[in-house]
Amino acid sequence: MGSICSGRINFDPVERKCREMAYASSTSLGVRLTEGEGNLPKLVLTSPAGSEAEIYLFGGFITSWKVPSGKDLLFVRPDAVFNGNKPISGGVPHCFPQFGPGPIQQVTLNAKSLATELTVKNTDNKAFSFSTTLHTYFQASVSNASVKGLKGCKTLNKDPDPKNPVEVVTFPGFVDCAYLDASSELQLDNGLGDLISIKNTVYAVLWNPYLQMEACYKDFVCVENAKIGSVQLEPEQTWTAVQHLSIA
Ligand SMILES: O=P(O)(O)OC[C@H]1O[C@@H](O)[C@H](O)[C@@H](O)[C@@H]1O
Repeated sequence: MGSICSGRINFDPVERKCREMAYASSTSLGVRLTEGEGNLPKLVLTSPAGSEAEIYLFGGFITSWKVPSGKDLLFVRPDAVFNGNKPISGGVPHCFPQFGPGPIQQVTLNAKSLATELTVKNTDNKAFSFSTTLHTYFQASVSNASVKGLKGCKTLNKDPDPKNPVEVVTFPGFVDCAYLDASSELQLDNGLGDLISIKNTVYAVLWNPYLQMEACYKDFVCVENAKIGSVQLEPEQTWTAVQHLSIA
């Protein structure tokens, strides 16, 4: 379940199973179960190279990804609530709208990368469909941040609605825009000196709330990896989505 240079953990939404797997892996893989905000159980993955990731068992939220320099590339909003009921606003939440057939998420940490693999299996005896998003919040200096890889994409009618997205898309104010058929690799310049590659994008959503969140909008951008429109799964079929984040 891992190699010498990575920490990896699989978990499903059933917390008990996750705890068992975390304990089982703790000696060899740099996986530690600890108590996070709001006394919620949290896994800490570490790699020998010094990178670290924190994952709440509640919802599988990844709230921190520190690269070996110690810099955290993810952002958690100051108004995030850790009460085990409300989604945690920040990090890498995965939005999976329906209850029932549950997603399983696998997180793999290496020296300079963080990969998530979301698997959805239809365990029912009839077909069902869904949309899903990885709603990643990145630390950023919003006035200097930009995204490459969206040139020429069609956009959904959100805000702003560029008719023909340019090579380098910036965040000049309120931004909430979906880009269809984005290239499979986007490059985020977080404006803080880091170039982050986001691989396996299907559709991208860029979001910054600007003055709607005056206290924090300058410090993050969301670059989301989405499957908009439905995935149809027949009984027993599975669907897997992988997102690979890395720095040079
Ligand atoms: O649920 P959160 O983390 O507050 O994010 C909300 C935002 O999420 C974005 O994905 C949507 O495009 C926005 O329209 C929405 O406002």
